[in-house]
Amino acid sequence: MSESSQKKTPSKTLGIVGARGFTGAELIGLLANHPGFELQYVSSRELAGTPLSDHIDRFTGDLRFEELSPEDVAQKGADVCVLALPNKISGDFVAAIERTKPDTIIIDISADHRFDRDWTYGMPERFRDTIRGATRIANPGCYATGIQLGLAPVVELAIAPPMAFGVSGYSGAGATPSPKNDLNILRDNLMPYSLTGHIHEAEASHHLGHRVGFSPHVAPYFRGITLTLSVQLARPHSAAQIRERFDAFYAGEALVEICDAIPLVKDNAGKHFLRIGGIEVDAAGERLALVVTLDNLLKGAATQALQNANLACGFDELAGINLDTDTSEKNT
Ligand SMILES: NC(=O)C1=CN([C@@H]2O[C@H](COP(=O)(O)OP(=O)(O)OC[C@H]3O[C@@H](n4cnc5c(N)ncnc54)[C@H](OP(=O)(O)O)[C@@H]3O)[C@@H](O)[C@H]2O)C=CC1
Ligand SMILES: CC(=O)N[C@@H](CCC(=O)OP(=O)(O)O)C(=O)O
Repeated sequence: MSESSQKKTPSKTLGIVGARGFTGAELIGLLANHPGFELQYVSSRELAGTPLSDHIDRFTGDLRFEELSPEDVAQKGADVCVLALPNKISGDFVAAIERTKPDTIIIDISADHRFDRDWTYGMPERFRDTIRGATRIANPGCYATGIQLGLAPVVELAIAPPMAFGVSGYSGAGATPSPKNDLNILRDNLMPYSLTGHIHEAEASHHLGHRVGFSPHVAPYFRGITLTLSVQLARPHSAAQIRERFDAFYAGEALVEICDAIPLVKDNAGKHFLRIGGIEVDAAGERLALVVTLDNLLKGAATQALQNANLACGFDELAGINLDTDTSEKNT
């Protein structure tokens, strides 16, 4: 179905806190084509008073950005509240909602609740059944999504912690100026950081139930992540045997594509799905290497948040997620 032909008869309201940021902007774009969600509020301190349509091409309504305190957000009483804030800021918003309207579905895009046993970890391809009907959902990290989906079918074969070499576009560092999104530093460059102990190393290890190693880098392109994963196998396998595992594990999954070739990050930009390819084993059949690509702002953030919101509200998981088009906001 084309985006324009999707009939909009909203039955649930949704608000976004931290809507000026890159992930919030992507989600607003997706909601413009959603048949069941009405965007009720968008918060930003910096853009307060500005019409949303000035900022997001695909949004056509009258809504304006508002500066909203945690209490203001709770009072709005939307069915779903998406927190797209930097890490360590969500607490006051969650507390205010719990005081005023605890049945609100909260989807936290930050890392604040990804290790919290009282929250549901929102990775549909691994934990779909627990997300249906959940009210507190921690959206996974962008690299952590790629690492987990790239390793889940083979992690039980590993004899040592699998290693992930990751490269992200600079949108991964958010819209607030930092060395990791400073093009004067990034131009003709690749910046390694957090070579051990990145939070997504802990997140992927925790949710895979298996230790992994991860070293991230940021590159001078805007969007997309490429991960090269390396797994020492307990016993020899052929590349064909490994491929069969991936095909079986992801059979029927609309947002995971397995390909023969090594996927390229630029081919995944603006796309909802994650690609896994280039599956190779060494001559001894004991070291497996493969490549995962995803758009950090889509499957790594907004698309996954929308899958989760859909599942939590009982909508079709892919409502508002059009697989045929490049739906990204033009925010480069
Ligand atoms: N970028 C990415 O690829 C991904 C990011 N994430 C996570 O998603 C979250 C949002 O990321 P991203 O969109 O990149 O971030 P940005 O830095 O681009 O945006 C952050 C948003 O939060 C608002 N904000 C900042 N500080 C406060 C505060 N103290 N109180 C209220 N609002 C505040 C900002 O708006 P204003 O200042 O106008 O109020 C802005 O709208 C982060 O936790 C990030 O780690 C997760 C997956 C991928
Ligand atoms: C390039 C870059 O800086 N990327 C971010 C990942 C963004 C993300 O998913 O972060 P959270 O887990 O904090 O939500 C980082 O490494 O922190």
